[in-house]
Amino acid sequence: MSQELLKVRNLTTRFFTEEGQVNAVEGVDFDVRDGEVFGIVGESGSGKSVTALSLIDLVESPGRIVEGEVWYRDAELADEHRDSHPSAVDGDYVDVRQLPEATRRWLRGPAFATIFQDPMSSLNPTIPVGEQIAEAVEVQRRARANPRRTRSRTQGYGLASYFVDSLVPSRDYVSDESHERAVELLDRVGIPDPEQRAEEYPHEFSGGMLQRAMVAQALAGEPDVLIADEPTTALDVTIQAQILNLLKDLQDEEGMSVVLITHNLGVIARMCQRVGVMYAGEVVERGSLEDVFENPVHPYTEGLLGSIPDLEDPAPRLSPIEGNVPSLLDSEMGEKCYFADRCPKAMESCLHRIDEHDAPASVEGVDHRVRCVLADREYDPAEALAPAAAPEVSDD
Ligand SMILES: Nc1ncnc2c1ncn2[C@@H]1O[C@H](COP(=O)(O)OP(=O)(O)OP(=O)(O)O)[C@@H](O)[C@H]1O
Ligand code: NI
Repeated sequence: MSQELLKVRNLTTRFFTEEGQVNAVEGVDFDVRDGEVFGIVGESGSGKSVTALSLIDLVESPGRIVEGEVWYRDAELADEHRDSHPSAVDGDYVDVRQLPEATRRWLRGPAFATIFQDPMSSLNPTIPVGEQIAEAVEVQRRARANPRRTRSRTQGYGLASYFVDSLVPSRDYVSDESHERAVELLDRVGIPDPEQRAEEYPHEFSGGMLQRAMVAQALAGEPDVLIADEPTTALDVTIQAQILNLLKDLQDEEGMSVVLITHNLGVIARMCQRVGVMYAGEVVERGSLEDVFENPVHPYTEGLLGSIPDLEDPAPRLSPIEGNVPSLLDSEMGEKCYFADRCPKAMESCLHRIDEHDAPASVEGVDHRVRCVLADREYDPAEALAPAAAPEVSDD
């Protein structure tokens, strides 16, 4: 079995808004293994994007990661920080959150890269596409040439973060080598006539081609983990399939791990080896695709999949579950299972906070974890809270 590349533990991110504290990501645990696609699925507002931003430390004010660890396997980085930051190192793993700011920034690119739904959030409309990718290559080159060891111990902010942070007039500093690499990357992501296309501006690209360009830009740093947040949602079905195939190929060939966020169950079924289901800021069920999709334990997962989960269906959508996604305002969340109000199997034991459990022995796969009392006990209609869901109780 492949090893964990990322181990996310108790990740907790909140927004401190005028309306109050929003518990967007609450005590989230999951692992991402070498060379796998890990899917995060859930309804709108369940905390998927904030989880992704938290992984790469890009949560913006009024949001803040208040707790948790993001363990990333990098033996070299672990050795570098073992003495200076002992609590941030565990074997070959470093807790990215405890590393110095400059190192964390440095990791964006060679360790973590992101692609989003909207390529224009990553590409500047006023600069030719090839040049932007070349710029990303150049930044990574310079960062690599300038060992982070010295940087992180001496200045706090090194040359690399200087280049990442400043809007350097790119023409002046992108080398021919980086430009060549950019053309190679455009070719790699399936853009025809890459040499020519490199000179064009984003508006001259179609939606699918732009998405490919964004993937090329993300690949510039040869990342270990690609975080893709709804990368194909805005595209039509054919283009969507092409981009997903591209991601799958890249993941196979480059051995990259991918964290894929989507609310399309078809995309999850097609792409992922393992999956985490999010609800109201929590991961309510996680495990292999088969465990979670074929033997779901959490009624929310069951609800999402509908009564007959069919992995062969090309585009199964989330089936609507009655009721609304709960408010994530701390003052309104209460101390019970967040799904209890909508849950057809809610019982009295659901009226307090539920920890993550192993799935029951009857359905247990490897590392199949569930945040539901049903992991530990059978559903008992006599204890049902939701009258509509309770079958008739006999008199005796
Ligand atoms: N800048 C912000 N300020 C306040 N609350 C925020 C902010 N960004 C996100 N949130 C809240 O965090 C929660 C989780 O949002 P998130 O964007 O992670 O959901 P999501 O699962 O990605 O949804 P979608 O499928 O619609 O993208 C939501 O309740 C949202 O309102
Ligand atoms: Ni989102």
